[in-house]
Amino acid sequence: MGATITIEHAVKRYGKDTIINDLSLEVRPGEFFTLLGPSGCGKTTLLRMIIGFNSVEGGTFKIDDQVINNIPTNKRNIGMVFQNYAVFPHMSVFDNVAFGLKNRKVPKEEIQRRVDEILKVVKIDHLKDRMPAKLSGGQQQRVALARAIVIEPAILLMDEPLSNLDAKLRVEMRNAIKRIQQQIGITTVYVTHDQEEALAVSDRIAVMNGGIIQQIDTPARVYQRPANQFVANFIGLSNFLPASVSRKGEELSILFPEGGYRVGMTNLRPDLEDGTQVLVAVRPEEFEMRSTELEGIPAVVRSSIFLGNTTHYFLELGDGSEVEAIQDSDVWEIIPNGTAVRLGVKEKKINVFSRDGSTPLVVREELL
Ligand SMILES: Nc1ncnc2c1ncn2[C@@H]1O[C@H](COP(=O)(O)OP(=O)(O)OP(=O)(O)O)[C@@H](O)[C@H]1O
Repeated sequence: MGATITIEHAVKRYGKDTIINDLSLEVRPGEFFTLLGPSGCGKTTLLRMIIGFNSVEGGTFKIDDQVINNIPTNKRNIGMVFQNYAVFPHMSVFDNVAFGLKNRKVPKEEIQRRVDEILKVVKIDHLKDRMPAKLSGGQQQRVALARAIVIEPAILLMDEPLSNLDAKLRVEMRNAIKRIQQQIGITTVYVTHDQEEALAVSDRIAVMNGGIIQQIDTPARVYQRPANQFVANFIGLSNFLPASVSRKGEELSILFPEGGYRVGMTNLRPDLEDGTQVLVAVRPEEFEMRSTELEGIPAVVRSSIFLGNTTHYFLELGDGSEVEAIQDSDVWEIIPNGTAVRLGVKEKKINVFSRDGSTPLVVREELL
């Protein structure tokens, strides 16, 4: 089982610029924990603070119970895989992977055994005598991964390890990384700006923006119950519609101004007052396109894309704004451009925020 990483009140400054201010999180033993956020939000900076490549201007970094702020990188027992592989071009696959063990003066027979074993785990044992120039990108990344984990670190850090690979190989390698991580049970912190990759591999995801953690949660919760408008829009796609809360006694509903469409809600915060202005986040698959006799937000189909199983519709609302709806293709014939429809919403799935998008107003049920 891997180690626990605890970060308390971390601060990072480059000169006068504060990149991270008061960031705290805990990564559990054996967990696959992903830092996800747009370019420049501070993911790499935080990872480099964990390993000791960056100075720390405030706060405490701990591995299990040990404060590591002042422990040199090579004494932190952390393995790292970088975006650009960083394999040694003049060494064979075997020698690349054996490098860290030789440095640690591990006996020769043990090096042989451990390298052979790890090459089998990452499925490149048949390539052990090859030089890196004769390997594909995915194979080189496997060498980098094997080299990081062969020293049996307590923690594995990965910074965008798949970003140099083509789309198909990325999917193949992310599955391989997930499998290997589970097999060896090492606590892993993974940096990516690719939300699909984060959803696919992580036990938990920390969504970051501007050096601030927006939400730490399982992939399902981050997708289904985003903590604010930023997360709702960064993970997957959401349409945002202004609306208001309508209260009759204990019963709460959401009232969309257009078409007077009212949706009864059973999971809104019970203290909400009648007339509270809100922002409703509706994912494209959470719309139901209906005929105009039925209840819903009035909309007109402007264009559509048939994708086999589903059809994507782009619709214009009364105020001129555009929304996207995804429908199962077998429910409807493709609806022609110009058709007037009503948009219903799936009330259990949609999210409701304060009008400024900062505060969730849906009570988060246990999803799993
Ligand atoms: N050595 C440095 N000196 C000054 N500013 C830096 C330095 N390294 C990073 N920064 C700044 O810190 C901020 C965070 O950078 P960081 O590399 O951590 O972002 P990131 O989220 O990893 O982005 P990306 O996905 O593009 O790698 C950026 O605004 C960047 O310009």
